[in-house]
Amino acid sequence: MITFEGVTKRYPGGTVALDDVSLECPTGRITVFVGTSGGGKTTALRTINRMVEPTSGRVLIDGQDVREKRPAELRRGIGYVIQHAGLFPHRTIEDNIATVPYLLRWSKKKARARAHELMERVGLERSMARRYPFQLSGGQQQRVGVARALAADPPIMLMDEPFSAVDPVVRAELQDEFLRLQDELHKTIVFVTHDIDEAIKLGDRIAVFQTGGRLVQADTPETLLARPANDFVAGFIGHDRGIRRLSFVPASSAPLSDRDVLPADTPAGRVRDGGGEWVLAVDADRRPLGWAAVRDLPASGVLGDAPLAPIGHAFDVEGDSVRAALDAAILSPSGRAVGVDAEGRVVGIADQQDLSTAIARSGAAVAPRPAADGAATAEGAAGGVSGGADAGGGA
Ligand SMILES: Nc1ncnc2c1ncn2[C@@H]1O[C@H](COP(=O)(O)OP(=O)(O)OP(=O)(O)O)[C@@H](O)[C@H]1O
Repeated sequence: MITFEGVTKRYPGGTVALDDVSLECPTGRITVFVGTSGGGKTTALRTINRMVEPTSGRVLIDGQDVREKRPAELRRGIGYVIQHAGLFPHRTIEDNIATVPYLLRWSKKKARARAHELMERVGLERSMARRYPFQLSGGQQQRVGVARALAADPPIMLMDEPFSAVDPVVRAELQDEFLRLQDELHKTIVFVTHDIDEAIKLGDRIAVFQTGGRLVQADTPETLLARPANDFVAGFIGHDRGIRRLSFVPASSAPLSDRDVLPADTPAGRVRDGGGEWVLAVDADRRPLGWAAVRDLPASGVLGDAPLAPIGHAFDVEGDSVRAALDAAILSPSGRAVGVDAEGRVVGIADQQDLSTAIARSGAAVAPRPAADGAATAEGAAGGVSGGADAGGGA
């Protein structure tokens, strides 16, 4: 656990980069610092490895003040990744990754073996080991940066906008792989970004900094979206926070119906007599074949003979969120989403009303704002910063 206790950083000239910040970053979890430019995120991150010394207050790692260790010793247990990777241009990829093992006086053979193992871990081909940084793409360089930070297997990783310098597609890939890696490694990670989507995707907890180095809220993504502590946080999350919150409501909570799910060999006449606007034709294994408009059905023959409209995306009843199901319903010709199991067999279908029911049940449709008076807002913010009921929780 990394603990900030009343940390203030005031620079000569009077700039307050951090203003009495108290915060906990749980062990084995990802804590993301977000907020306005100049809000103190990088400064806060750097107080952890003593690149910045606070004017007052303390930073503790597992209860020990970071000032009790010499910076070099402290940093051996803390990986550090920055934007643009910050690689040594004149060193090969393998030697960049092996930087810390060399400092720790590992043999060249052992250090390089570790570098090669890490290259594989972060998705880099071994053939790149002897290249130089300029011979790699921006995304590949960031992977090298992550591998280098992991080289001595530090329990803590500090990451300062590590994925900001690459295009959105590569960035999403890097984020996904980073989450996969964290699933295996369980590092204590502090991650700075100014992108709220990245924060929600990666963070077990999110700390929001406002201009003047003030921490205004620290909570799980769900709580942050549900109960922003003040108008600044609400504005920072954006007007579509209601939609974002649906990502945390499981699709399994939506009521599903199979009344209009029919085998393709059902006589068309019988379907027509049954009324309704659309039916979903399925094969003998209940895999979806497509939507049939009931009014277009022939009087004779079977359902499968009718023109079938593609279902587009089905949602996974067990693994997807209501947001994915709603998206599927909106894009479906019938206005209904098809829910499937892990094998792709139809479990049932949900219309937008069914999904609204699930949303209402989850409480996600109700976003209580703090009371209008200032005292209540400040109380909400303080509750969030001190950890609140769900400290250490997360998706
Ligand atoms: N060495 C320094 N000397 C003086 N002021 C500094 C120094 N480093 C940072 N600051 C100031 O402290 C404040 C916080 O800076 P910091 O880099 O921590 O913000 P940030 O939230 O990380 O911003 P960004 O998102 O733009 O990177 C800013 O006003 C910055 O100008």
